Amino acid sequence: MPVYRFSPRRFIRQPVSNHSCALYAVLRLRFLAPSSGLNSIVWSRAKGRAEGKIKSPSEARSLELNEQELIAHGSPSNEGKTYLALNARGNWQEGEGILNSSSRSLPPGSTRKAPARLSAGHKCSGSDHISSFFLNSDADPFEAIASLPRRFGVACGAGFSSHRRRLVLDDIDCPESESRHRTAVISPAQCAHGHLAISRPEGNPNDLTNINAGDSSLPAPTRPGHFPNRSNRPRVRRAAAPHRPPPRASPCIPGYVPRTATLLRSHSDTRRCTYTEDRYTNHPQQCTTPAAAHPTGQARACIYTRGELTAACIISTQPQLASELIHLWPVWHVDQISSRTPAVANRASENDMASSPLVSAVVHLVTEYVRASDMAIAAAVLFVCSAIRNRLTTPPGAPMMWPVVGIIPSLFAHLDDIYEWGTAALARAGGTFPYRGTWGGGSSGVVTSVPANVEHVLKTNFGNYPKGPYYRERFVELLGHGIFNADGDAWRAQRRAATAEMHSARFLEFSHGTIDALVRGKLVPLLEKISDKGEVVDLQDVLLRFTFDNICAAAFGVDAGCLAEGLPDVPFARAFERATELSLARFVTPPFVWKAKRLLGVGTERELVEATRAVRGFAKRTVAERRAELRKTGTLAGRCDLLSRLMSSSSSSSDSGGYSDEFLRDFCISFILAGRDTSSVGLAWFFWLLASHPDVESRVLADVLSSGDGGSSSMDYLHAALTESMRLYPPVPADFKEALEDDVLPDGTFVRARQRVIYYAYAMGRDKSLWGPDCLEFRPERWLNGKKSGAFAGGAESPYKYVVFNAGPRLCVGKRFAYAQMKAVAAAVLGRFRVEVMPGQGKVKPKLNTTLYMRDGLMVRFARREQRHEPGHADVPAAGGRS
Ligand code: HEM
Repeated sequence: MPVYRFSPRRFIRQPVSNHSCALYAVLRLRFLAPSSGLNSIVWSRAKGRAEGKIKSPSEARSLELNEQELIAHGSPSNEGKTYLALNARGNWQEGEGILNSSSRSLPPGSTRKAPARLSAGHKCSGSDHISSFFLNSDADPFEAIASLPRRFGVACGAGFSSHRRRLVLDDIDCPESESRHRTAVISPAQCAHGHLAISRPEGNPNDLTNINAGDSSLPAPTRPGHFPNRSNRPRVRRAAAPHRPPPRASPCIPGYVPRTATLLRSHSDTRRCTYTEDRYTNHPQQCTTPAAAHPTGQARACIYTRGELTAACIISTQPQLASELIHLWPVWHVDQISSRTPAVANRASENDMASSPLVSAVVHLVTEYVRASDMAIAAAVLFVCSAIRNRLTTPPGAPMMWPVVGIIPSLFAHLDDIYEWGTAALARAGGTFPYRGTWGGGSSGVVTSVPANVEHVLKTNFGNYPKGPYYRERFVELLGHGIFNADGDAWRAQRRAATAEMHSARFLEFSHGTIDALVRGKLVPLLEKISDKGEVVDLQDVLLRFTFDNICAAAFGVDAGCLAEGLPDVPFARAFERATELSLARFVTPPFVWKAKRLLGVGTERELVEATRAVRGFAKRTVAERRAELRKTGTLAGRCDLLSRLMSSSSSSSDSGGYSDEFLRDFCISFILAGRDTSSVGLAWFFWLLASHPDVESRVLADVLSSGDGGSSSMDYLHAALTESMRLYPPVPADFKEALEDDVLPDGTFVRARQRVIYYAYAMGRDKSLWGPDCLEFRPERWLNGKKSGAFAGGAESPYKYVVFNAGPRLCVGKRFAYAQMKAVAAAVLGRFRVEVMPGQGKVKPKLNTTLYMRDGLMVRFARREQRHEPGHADVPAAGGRS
């Protein structure tokens, strides 16, 4: 028995693999194959004629036939080739459309209108079984099966795609001839114009040679219309089912390998059919649900459902039996059988569930509309359109915005040098370019390095550019509603409190004290030990520990203990770092991913919850303890840290209820986040630059040594060197604000509401137009006022050109504090040690982060200076009054 596998997509895939070029394959399939490679007869309903080319190895002929001729025509070159058609009454009529030497005349009553349906019949070598047929869009496959002539013993292998209007039966495994046959295609273009084509692929001329409807060995139908036609046959309706006897189930017939193409019918009203591939093999358990069997047991009918489709097939080794079964069990019973057969009924109900509009739309889309070639074409078109649009709408030199993934591929391609790449792209694009993240990622906006734009965002139109919900929702677990994460009144209240406290003489004195104590009491002794042992350490790590301890002391008045003997692992510091990292990871993760993870409490989101719990737990305990101390002693006068200052100021304020514990917690955590790594990272780059600029180092050293009054000297050159170092390596390399409403930037760039404006401090510091042709040089002198014998003149620079500390109303509150820290550490270290950057580290590279960490740290050795330079008197110089 012939075995069929019906898989149109294989027809597509094959050339793809052959040519390994999807686009080429698509073009070839779509445009070349039908015209150059197929034999076809096309019936035009409009013209009432059939036209076509018959190609055979020996001859190529064009034919123009009317129906009569089409049916009666004999072509020696096509001898033995048979095409079958359904007649106008809907019956399959043997001898219709025959193109063979026998030139059969029209059967009686065959003067008809154009055939409503055509079919192509093929048979395997040596067999007289018609193995496949095709239907046009009007054909109801179930009716068609029922109307098959008796001698078409096996009625399997039909398919129809309503969308493409193309029928393909591919790869018939024929056990009798042990060959594979490729069969016909009805090309979409022809069908779309109301034509039906019967065709076959070129290259397999032998496929059809044995088809011969006029084969005398086949029993001829007794009379036309021998099989039930539309008028005398029951319609395919559920209502008709009760007249029919219930089908008898039978086990699968052993020996069958029903890898059949099957007829399918949609449950929906559109009489849409599609194909499926029956994967059921010889295994009885996997057999399709038996729906009916011939009394002899030698033929059976099966139905099964898949998705919204019901499939039916009739299988028999003996055509006669199969044909009889067709009449015993008309296919219109399928619906009824489905409801009576439990297995099928269950599947049907599953299908009902699955056939929600969305699911069925997806199923429909995938099965009917999506092909590899379509995808290839779509991708190619999308790409080309996107490239054109990109070129038309973005400044020349701006990075490519890819379809779907936006700027992401470009970012990935430049992960290693992302800051340099961004700088170059901005320079090429004239200072501003638009960007877009992945679809569904919600990130889009513009990147700019134009000071006028920055000023507009940070000051002129400040009200339109808050931190925004995009930022807030990513940091809310860690920061709550702290100053760093707040907008509007909440931000204003904290800003007022922070400015008042941090700029108070008392806090300044306290902070200098804590810095000095930390430098002299912990940092210097630690470095001395390291130096004595000749150890190599990661300077960036040491500095991070320093600033973490320092900011904890300033904000909470507690010693975090990071610089303690042996550089221990401090859980609070570790948790803080982890919580920051994981919150930042949300910026580069599609929201639906991290939100789903958060909902389920899995992966990084679970880690984030644990880390923030540790951080917030620490803050909560500290605030509670301080509150208890205040209650107990009635005053916190002895303490000058921010927490104590805020707590006592609010408790003494009569008109306000004071700051809540939550406010205080959020406030302090924000401060730690803001100040824990920025200064240390700035210092690390500074030391690295000094190592390669000995002239600057000696001038800094001279400045430190000359500051000999223990505090009044401002150490202008050191101040300028630090400023210059942060110009080239800004600790916060880029920052952004989110537009509330549509806006136009001063350079004419349009910003849509909810888009972000990223201002790129890293690129701005390296912009020739802002800093001159030597912008890449480390030259602290550019910050000094020559006329005033080297005094720091940085204040003359526009803060919107040097946005290292932000600018406008949200200028960094800790700027003075940061300079104080940095200058104290730089002076103390440089006064005592030569910092030798270890060779072999390669190029020190920045890490992709919101803070410009060195990716692999900075490995150094400390060598004591031969003549120890103690700056000033006994004190480490205090930071001068520059800001
Ligand atoms: C070299 C060191 C530092 C640099 C480069 C720096 C830079 C910045 C930048 C760029 C911002 C704006 C952030 C934004 O709005 O998104 C900022 C804000 C802030 N910084 Fe700093 N910072 C440094 C050190 C510090 C220190 C040590 C502290 C704390 C003592 C601190 C406290 C703050 C606070 C509280 C804000 C929020 C201000 C607001 O939103 O109103 N910063 N800083």
